Amino acid sequence: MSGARGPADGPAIEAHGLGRKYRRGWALKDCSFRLPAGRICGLVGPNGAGKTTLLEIAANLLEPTAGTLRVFGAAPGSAQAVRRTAFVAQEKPLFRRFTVEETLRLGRELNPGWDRAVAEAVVRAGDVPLDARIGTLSGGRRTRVALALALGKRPGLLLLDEPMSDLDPLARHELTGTLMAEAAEHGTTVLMSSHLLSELENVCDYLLVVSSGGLRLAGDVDELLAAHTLLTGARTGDGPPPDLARHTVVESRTDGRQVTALVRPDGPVDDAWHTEAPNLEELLLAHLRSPGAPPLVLPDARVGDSGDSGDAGAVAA
Ligand SMILES: Nc1ncnc2c1ncn2[C@@H]1O[C@H](COP(=O)(O)OP(=O)(O)OP(=O)(O)O)[C@@H](O)[C@H]1O
Repeated sequence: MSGARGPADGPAIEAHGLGRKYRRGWALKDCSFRLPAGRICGLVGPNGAGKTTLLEIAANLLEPTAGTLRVFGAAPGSAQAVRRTAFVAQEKPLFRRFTVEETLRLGRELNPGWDRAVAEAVVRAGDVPLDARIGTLSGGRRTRVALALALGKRPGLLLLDEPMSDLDPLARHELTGTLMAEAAEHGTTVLMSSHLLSELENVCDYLLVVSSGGLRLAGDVDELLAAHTLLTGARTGDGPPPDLARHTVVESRTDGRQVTALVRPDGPVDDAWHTEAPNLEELLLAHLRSPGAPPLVLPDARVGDSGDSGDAGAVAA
């Protein structure tokens, strides 16, 4: 049976006040969000922001210190969630002495809903020899085998931790296409961390941005973009023009006499400004450069009342 679920089945992930603390502090803190089923979600944030921590909690590799996370309504460690979730970790922990063929056979034996055709197609597309031992493969080819194993499981939720970082551009393009086609065909929800901001634009329709363990942005990509405007104008005095203050300013930069700002407009923008819609990379870079900007969690990504930290409603501009 396929683990994929449709959007009508409720959220793929729901987190309430989720936190993970280490001796040196919180890796993830008070995270509340909902990832609707069937979305391809980019998980973005600087090094050490808490992305792997979040993915590992969802994959049942790590226990939260605070709060809860549910996968299709079930605890990550439950048989139901385990069957529906696949995780490709940064280190791709495959058995190095196994051949590719033996690895795929193991996938088949461990997963009742195994899709041999899709797993073999992913491996073949990269010209990976079936009789090669995993330990002799390049990092990129090991990634391909790990993705083949994950896709062969036909998961409802696919968790990917920087999956494409060691692939060459052609392989990245080809595997991204495969991933999206699989997700579209089977309604798979994908949550993938990535630092490749420009490539996320063509892949993701949903976004979670974390920084210093906290959630900064969450929601549908088009709605998040529509909530922001890029302003360019001439500096008139010592600071930016006064009417900027009525908007929520994510980032404001001055270069000579020119001011550029990314804002969440609160009402009409003064005609003195040149306005533009930001692209996804501009939106993300501004938020990464300004981790102190007010968070924005769109209604679709907010959790219900129970256990909610309560600030999601307050932060929506
Ligand atoms: N086992 C651990 N013991 C102590 N601290 C840890 C442990 N694992 C993670 N951390 C800390 O938790 C924070 C979040 O780490 P995490 O790996 O989740 O970040 P990340 O966003 O995935 O980073 P990157 O982009 O570099 O992969 C970091 O400050 C990290 O040092």
